[in-house]
Amino acid sequence: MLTGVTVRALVGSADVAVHGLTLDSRQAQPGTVFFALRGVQADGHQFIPKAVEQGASVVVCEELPAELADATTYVQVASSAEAMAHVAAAFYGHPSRQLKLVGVTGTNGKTTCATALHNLFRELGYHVGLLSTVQNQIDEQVIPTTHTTPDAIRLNELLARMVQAGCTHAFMEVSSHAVVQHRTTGLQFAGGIFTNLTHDHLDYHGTFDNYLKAKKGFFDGLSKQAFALTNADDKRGSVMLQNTAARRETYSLRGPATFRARLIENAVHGLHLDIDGRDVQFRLIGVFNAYNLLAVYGAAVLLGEDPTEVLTILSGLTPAAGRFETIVAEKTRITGIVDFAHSPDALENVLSTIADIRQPSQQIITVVGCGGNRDAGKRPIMANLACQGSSRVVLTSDNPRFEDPNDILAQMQAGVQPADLGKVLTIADRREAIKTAVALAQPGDILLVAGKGHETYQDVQGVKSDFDDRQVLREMFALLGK
Ligand SMILES: CC(=O)N[C@H]1[C@@H](OP(=O)(O)OP(=O)(O)OC[C@H]2O[C@@H](n3ccc(=O)[nH]c3=O)[C@H](O)[C@@H]2O)O[C@H](CO)[C@@H](O)[C@@H]1O[C@H](C)C(=O)N[C@@H](C)C(=O)N[C@H](CCC(=O)O)C(=O)O
Ligand SMILES: Nc1ncnc2c1ncn2[C@@H]1O[C@H](COP(=O)(O)OP(=O)(O)OP(=O)(O)O)[C@@H](O)[C@H]1O
Ligand SMILES: N[C@H](CCC[C@H](N)C(=O)O)C(=O)O
Ligand SMILES: [Mg+2]
Repeated sequence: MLTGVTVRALVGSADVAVHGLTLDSRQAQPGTVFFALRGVQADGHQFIPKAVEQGASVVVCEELPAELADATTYVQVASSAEAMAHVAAAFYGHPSRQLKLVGVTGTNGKTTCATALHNLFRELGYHVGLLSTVQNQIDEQVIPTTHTTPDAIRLNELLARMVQAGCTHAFMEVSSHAVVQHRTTGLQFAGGIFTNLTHDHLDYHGTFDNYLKAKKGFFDGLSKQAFALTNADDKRGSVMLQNTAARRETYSLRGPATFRARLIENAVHGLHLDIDGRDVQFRLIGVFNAYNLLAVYGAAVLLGEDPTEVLTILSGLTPAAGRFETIVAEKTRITGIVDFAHSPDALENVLSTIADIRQPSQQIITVVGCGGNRDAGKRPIMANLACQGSSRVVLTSDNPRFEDPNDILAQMQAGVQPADLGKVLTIADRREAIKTAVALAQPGDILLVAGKGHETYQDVQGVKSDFDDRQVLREMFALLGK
């Protein structure tokens, strides 16, 4: 199980029967391996005594504790997180080697692409796994998720379940946190896709350059048997593949690339594109989705699928939950749009898409907030973008987590230009904010509720209460007789 791991010291027997792995001392028990990880909040090394007390058979750590228990095996490694990924892959029988596993990375579009690939390959007749922000899936079986990319133990366990269920393919999101924390280390990928890189997660990575390096780290780790498919139109598209051993492939809407598309029309009923000389109508809306569709098409072709068959299926695909999901009020025909835009680029794209498809008589009203304990730099920018793209804006809470919602809102308000102050309302209670926006909307208007998309909860002080933008929007349309 330690193959691929740089072992610095081994104390105790190497011949231990192990039937479980954990990164949480509270889950440790006889027969388990406990990995002491250095985290953001705490250092897992401080929980080694607790794990041993609970009976952990093996402890994997970067520093040996001062007191060693006789019955426990200690493995000192250079990086506990990296070791955990290798051990997890081995423990679950290297499931990634038995799948065609494709990872999608980038600031925006990961869920959209991974979900579309899952649905496409299901329709092509395969058994398929999915690991995404919205949910994990084995064919149509839904397995709830807590992360965009699970930790290495859970990840390999899920991949093993996919293999057991007969899956031939799996599509997953690879977040920048996942790369830095070695959640995907030791996996064998058949391919990687890069969508785009814009402002997000600088709270965690510190600088944009570190964020870029994290994403690039995924491509640096691909093998030469894999493909690396990048967005040639993104400023960072080529740097992503600079040091990869994988086969380099590109997609573009603007210039030469392995996979090329030309935008014919971006309309309210969907996109009309020319892809590699084929004229295709899609149900997804917005130029950003032209990129997502092209990436998905390219990956499918690189996996050996027939281009015409792929495009036929893609043309019928609907968006992932909470991505440009529309809810139309019965009487007034107000169009509610619930979208997971929680970064400046996503918000700008969604608003410019709405601007492209709206009639001149339709006003755009936007409800938006920013998450707590996340990149604060996004807050003023997102508030300003909301103002630039809308006639009225209601600033509200997203998931405040452990921050004071009013502090977050004050930081958002700082981004509102004096000329726009008149169009902005600030209502911390998200339900009230949506209600107010619905009340403000005139028949036929467009009401964007951004930031939470598919989420069915609101996280306040670590407590997740039921909250679903789509449901609240429907409720308010009914309540206000819209
Ligand atoms: C910032 C971040 O990535 N945090 C992740 C990290 O937690 P942490 O570093 O805070 O852990 P910690 O609390 O300091 O504890 C350190 C270690 O001690 C252990 N511990 C702790 C207490 C105890 O009693 N015993 C014990 O053993 C913990 O299990 C942990 O291994 O490791 C944990 C275990 O894997 C993750 O659950 C946790 O995700 C938190 C919940 C999170 O919110 N992560 C977000 C930011 C995230 O990962 N997001 C990306 C997507 C971002 C995107 O949109 O692109 C994702 O992939 O989901
Ligand atoms: N290719 C794209 N370029 C820019 N914006 C996009 C793109 N695709 C989707 N978006 C916008 O970003 C939002 C999030 O999309 P999606 O959930 O697919 O991204 P993600 O990368 O999975 O996000 P997360 O990092 O939270 O997992 C969408 O609701 C939409 O507003
Ligand atoms: N995966 C992203 C999702 C953010 C969604 C937004 N609603 C928020 O809570 O900030 C994150 O964890 O940063
Ligand atoms: Mg996602």
